[in-house]
Amino acid sequence: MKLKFTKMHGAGNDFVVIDGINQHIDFTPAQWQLLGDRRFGVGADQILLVEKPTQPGCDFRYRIFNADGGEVEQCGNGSRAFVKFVAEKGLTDQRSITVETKAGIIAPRLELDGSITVNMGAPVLEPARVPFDAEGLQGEAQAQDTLWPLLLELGGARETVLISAVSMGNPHAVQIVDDVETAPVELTGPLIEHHVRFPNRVNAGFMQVLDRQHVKLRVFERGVGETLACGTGACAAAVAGIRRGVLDSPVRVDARGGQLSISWAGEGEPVLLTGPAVTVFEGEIEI
Ligand SMILES: N[C@@H](CCC[C@H](N)C(=O)O)C(=O)O
Repeated sequence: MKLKFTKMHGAGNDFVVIDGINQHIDFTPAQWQLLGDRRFGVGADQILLVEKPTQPGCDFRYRIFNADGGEVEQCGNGSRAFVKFVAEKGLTDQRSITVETKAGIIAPRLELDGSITVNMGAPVLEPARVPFDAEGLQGEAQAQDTLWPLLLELGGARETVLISAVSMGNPHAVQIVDDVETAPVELTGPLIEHHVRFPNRVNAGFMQVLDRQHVKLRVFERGVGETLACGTGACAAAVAGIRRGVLDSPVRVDARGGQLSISWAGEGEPVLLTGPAVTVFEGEIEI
């Protein structure tokens, strides 16, 4: 079939966005992978599929596929691209929409100045629901039992890093580092992603605290590798830093591809993610 798509990005985290309402889409993991492939396909960190909702009260269903072809629960930067896409394609005339995802309902809003804020819902901090296997580990009291020692095996060497386990619908392991530029993201990112204590794998965040409302962040994403920005990763990092007592809301997050802003009022409250979404080009591919 000839597939129509739109290439978009949010702070450099890039997407192939597909209208699955006016096109019949039933792809295999290999086809999702091909769309994400930067040499043989279009190229993207994630492929986002817009569908009709299955739940009452929702405007759309939002499905997310990582570049490795796997379907995942949530994507923060993608949700901003999503609301811009449905507006630009005339699929809705509402600026605030309610969107069904694998991880629950989110509410993105397209502001008149073009910025987008998304209510990402409340973070999940109970280890079993991240999911993170904390069995037999001693948590640190300062983060109310969500700061954990994670043992990494690097060849013959062993190293323990302290991580916060946070779910924003998708799982994140956030650690604080002295300098994100020299942090071993490429080396330890894959070890954390596939760590046995994360049964669904995990996104690995490396955060440098600049001041109480400003951090730098790099994320080695599950199913992709390092991306230029990760929206849910930024939410998880801000939540982890606030719970550890080193950050205050709102937090400005500098990623390699741009800036995001995160607000969180604390336990049980939703996380608000603000940032850009940009349309790059429209295309068609035989698939
Ligand atoms: N880039 C995303 C996260 C996409 C999904 C992630 N790789 C996962 O597997 O959970 C974001 O902006 O949140």
